[in-house]
Amino acid sequence: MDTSTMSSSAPPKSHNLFQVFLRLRPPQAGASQSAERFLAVEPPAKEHTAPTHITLNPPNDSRRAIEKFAFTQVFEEDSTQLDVFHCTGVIPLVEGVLAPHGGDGTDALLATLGVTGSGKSHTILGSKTQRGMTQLALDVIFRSLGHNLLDCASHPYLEASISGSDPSEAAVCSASAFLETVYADPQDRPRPSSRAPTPMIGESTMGPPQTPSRRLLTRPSALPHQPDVSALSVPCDPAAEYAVVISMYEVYNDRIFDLLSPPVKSAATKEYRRRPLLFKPTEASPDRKVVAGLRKVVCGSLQQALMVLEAGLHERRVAGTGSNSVSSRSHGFFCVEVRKRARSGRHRHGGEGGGVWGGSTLTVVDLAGSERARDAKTAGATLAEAGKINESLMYLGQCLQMQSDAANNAKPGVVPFRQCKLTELLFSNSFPSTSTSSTSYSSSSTTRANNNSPRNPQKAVMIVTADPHGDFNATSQILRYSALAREITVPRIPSITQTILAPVAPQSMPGSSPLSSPTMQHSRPFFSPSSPNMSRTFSPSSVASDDHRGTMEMAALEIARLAEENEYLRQAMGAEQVARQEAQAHLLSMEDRMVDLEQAIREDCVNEFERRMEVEVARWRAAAAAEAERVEEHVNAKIEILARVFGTEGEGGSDGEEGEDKENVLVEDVWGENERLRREVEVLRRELVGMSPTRRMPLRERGGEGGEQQQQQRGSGGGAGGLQRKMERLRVSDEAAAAARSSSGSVRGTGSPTKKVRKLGAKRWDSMEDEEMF
Ligand SMILES: Nc1ncnc2c1ncn2[C@@H]1O[C@H](COP(=O)(O)OP(=O)(O)OP(=O)(O)O)[C@@H](O)[C@H]1O
Repeated sequence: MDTSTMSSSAPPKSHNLFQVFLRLRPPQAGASQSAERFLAVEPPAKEHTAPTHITLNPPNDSRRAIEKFAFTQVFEEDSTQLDVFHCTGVIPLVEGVLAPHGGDGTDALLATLGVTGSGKSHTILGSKTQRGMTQLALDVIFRSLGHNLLDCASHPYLEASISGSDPSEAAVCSASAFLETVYADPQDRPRPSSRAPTPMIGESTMGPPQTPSRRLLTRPSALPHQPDVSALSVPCDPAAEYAVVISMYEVYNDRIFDLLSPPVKSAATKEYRRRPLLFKPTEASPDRKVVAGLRKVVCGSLQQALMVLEAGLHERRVAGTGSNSVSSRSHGFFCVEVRKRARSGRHRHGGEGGGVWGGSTLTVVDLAGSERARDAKTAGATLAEAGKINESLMYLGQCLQMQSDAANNAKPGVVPFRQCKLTELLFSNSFPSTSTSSTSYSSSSTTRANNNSPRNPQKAVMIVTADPHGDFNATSQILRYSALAREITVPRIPSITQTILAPVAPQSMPGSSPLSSPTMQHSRPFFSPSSPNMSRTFSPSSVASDDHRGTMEMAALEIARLAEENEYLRQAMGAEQVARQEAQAHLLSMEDRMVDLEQAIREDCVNEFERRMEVEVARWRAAAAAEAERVEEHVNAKIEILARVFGTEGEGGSDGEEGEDKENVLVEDVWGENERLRREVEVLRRELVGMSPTRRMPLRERGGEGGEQQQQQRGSGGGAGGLQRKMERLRVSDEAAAAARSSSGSVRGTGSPTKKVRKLGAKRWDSMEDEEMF
């Protein structure tokens, strides 16, 4: 590609929030290109200008629509890093950040978007031999600042001054202090790639790990110097002095992680993990969200900045997938804050001045690639990551579509950038703000400077990368939501109408070659063109013909186009209906399966419950039997004692009144004891039966209520029966004793103890015989 030509063509002015460029990836050196090329670059409309349109031809499917996309500029496979650097307008972005003409400047955003393996990281971060946009931009920034740049070595108060003015609760440190904690001395160990496979979180190279060999990175011995931009510099404000502050973070699974802070040991898991950070307004920045709590490094030279970048990239999550051996699994953010304040003589020699720090930020973003799980052959955590990546990119696509529509007033609306962290971070600075610049703070205190100038919306450049031989569907999807304009051409069978009207050519997008018959063009309302001369609608007035026949022909053409579109939509709808029916059938079968599963789980639960219930019932029965036995023994023992007492009295012929009272007391005791035991057994029986009210009947059926009652009667009732037998024996022995007493003539009047006992005993035991004891 001719660089001089490219660089001379400045990107066209647009109202879009992003300038969108497309870069095509060359085939890998030595790799056989088996896949068909599906992407063609349209020749530019004017001579000596860069191409802006591409056509996507679906491979092996003549029925699918041919799509055409418009971009700010298209870079073909032979474009170099320097071509891209010049033509994407990175220099104007840097100039906006340095603000050479006073003021705080304008924030800038440079991002890459594309399918995995399409060359995003190569473009933005470079490779082992080539520098990327980030390194080139840093080179230009440091070269341009020259002597106006302050560094911590010669200005000891600089770190504290910047820290005091930082709105994001950041931990600010000098580059030399940071690099000491990260890199080992340069030894003869080989240099690790900055895009190494994902380090285990617990094995981070930064922070306080256990062994130094794990902790420290090898200091890179050489960094790429190509392409060379030593001839390039942009002006800076001669009345100001600057400081460059670098921070890096990644958005992984919709959470923000600092790439420059060491992981902390979790108290629960004892693993080293990086804490997620919040994107929020802070006390010092109430009207603007910032990533709070980042580590920020003040860099005094390009070399220091590049080393910090390498260290941060080493912490970034990458993994090997079927599509790319070092695929980025997170969205990486590299922020270069260019702090600026009025030059003051007092702090020239290391003293602290009272100027107000302002400035702007250049944010470079390497987005993770969208991918299809089937092609990427991912599984487990990597597959889940891919889901999150695709979801965030889908939200980004919605925002890009909305911004495109809003810019063209086709469908003015709010860009829905708050749907995920990625879009919030990319878009929150995109809109004009009436609030004051959030980066203006007093260096001597943390109170906010009274700066009432509104903050400029950021300038943003998106470089979309694509592999013309890669995944057609994934590429088409990315292009659909990132392109500035889109046009669809539907293949069709030539009709009589078309044949008659063949001489009337349809209007097409500028820069496009005339589309050959039998095709018809129509546009879809996804995007609006970025410039008025890219109108895609067919308007009879655009024909500008007074001729009635001409008007009729245009009308017929429009009718034919609409009929064609109808046909296309009908087919698409048919396909959608089939897909919907399949999905419904699948849903129904899944519902059936769930019902079966639920039934099986319920049955398992019931079986398990019954099994446990049986164990419990057996346990309670055994306990009840043991208790009944114990009661019987106890009663037997009491009766034995009683019998012995009566026997002794009978033998000794004891005096009547006292003996009668004792007997009555003992009988009362036995009766009371019997009552108590009966109640106890009753309680036990209720507990046993009441263990599961819901299962009572089946248990009775299984275990047998009768069986249970029999058991209880054998236990408790048996005890009572035994008691009755003992009482009978007692009665007999009483009678014998009475007979003995009467025969010995010692009976006294009507108050005979034998009569009393018999009377009481007969009454109680008779009434008891009628009762069902248990
Ligand atoms: N323009 C290019 N010139 C030379 N090589 C390239 C170019 N673009 C990409 N490559 C090579 O293609 C491979 C994949 O590129 P890269 O890692 O940049 O893809 P990616 O889009 O960042 O992928 P992912 O999203 O998975 O991280 C790398 O080996 C890279 O060097």
